[in-house]
Amino acid sequence: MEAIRVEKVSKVFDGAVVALNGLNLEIKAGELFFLLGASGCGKTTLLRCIAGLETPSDGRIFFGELDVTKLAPHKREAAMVFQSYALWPHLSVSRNISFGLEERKIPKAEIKERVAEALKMVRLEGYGERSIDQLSGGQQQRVSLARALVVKPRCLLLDEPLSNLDAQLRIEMRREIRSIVKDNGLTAIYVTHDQEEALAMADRMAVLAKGRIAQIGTPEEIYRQPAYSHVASFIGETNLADGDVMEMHEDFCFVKINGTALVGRVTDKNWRGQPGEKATVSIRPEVWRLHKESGENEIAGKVVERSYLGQRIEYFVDTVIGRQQVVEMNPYVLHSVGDHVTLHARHGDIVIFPKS
Ligand SMILES: Nc1ncnc2c1ncn2[C@@H]1O[C@H](COP(=O)(O)OP(=O)(O)OP(=O)(O)O)[C@@H](O)[C@H]1O
Repeated sequence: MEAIRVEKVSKVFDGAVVALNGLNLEIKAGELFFLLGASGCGKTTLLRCIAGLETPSDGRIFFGELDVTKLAPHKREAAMVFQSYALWPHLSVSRNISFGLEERKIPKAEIKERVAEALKMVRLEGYGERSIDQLSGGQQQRVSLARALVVKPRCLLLDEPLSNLDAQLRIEMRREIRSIVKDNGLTAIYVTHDQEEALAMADRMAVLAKGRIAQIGTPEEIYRQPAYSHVASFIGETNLADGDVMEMHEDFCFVKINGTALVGRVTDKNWRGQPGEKATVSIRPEVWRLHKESGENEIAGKVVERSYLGQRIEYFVDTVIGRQQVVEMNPYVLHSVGDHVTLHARHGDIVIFPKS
């Protein structure tokens, strides 16, 4: 178990494409850490720099106190698990797992012991002699995890490991991978496009933008206290609207949008918005209520679309601040298209940022 520290790492491809731009990051020992962000923001490049498959153009990477920036990949003892399992279909499960150890000239008896241990870790005891093509997709992904774990890595790097699996299996494997990482005290970095996967599994996560960290925090912090509008809209769904600052208080603020005043929390502690300054308001669909609760943030609207989704109902409501997506769980009253409604939201649930 090792902490990982990335210090001012940049990576420029072909002298022109800036994939990483002076990025700093500290991952704690034993943490399951997620990297998220729009396509091209640098997630895979960062993971590959940590693995040693790319060399940073600038900056340093540490595993614990060891500077690994110039260390060859196999000397870093970082194991990587890919989206494509990269298994040999004609070889047995055991051979697939033991291959890396055979290459390292580990004695046969020890290999046998370590393969058995790795199979146990991924709950595939008794599958050693099967060939890969006799396994399900989820079992194959567990073999690729076992192959990574058998070398006793200092850290585990996962690049979209579940994206080839069907939806149900993906959800089951989330728990499996998390418990494998936690039970074995591994430090793991996980890249995904699936924000729900990240919210469900991560100890902490970072949202990257343009080769830097935009925000870092626990899933709850990132979802409930996004510091920028692009983080709010990237993780989960949200209604964004632009307006002008009316009044700024210690950690909340009033904003006027098309003549309507809204009050919400300010998550960027460094922002002291001046009256008249442009601001963006973010309201999650589940934050809007269709019944009166606190009297704060009331807006009249008209239902223009409704989808009944079993456990929840989703509306689109036209209001003076724009079309709002509204989600209600277990609704008390069902509204129809054309109904006039009033939306309500508590000020603690609305987030306000400086307009970017
Ligand atoms: N080998 C390479 N040569 C040139 N440019 C590259 C190379 N690898 C990545 N890039 C560029 O670097 C930037 C970051 O790419 P990277 O693959 O790290 O992004 P990503 O966040 O993982 O994207 P995705 O979510 O689409 O996988 C992109 O602009 C990409 O085109």
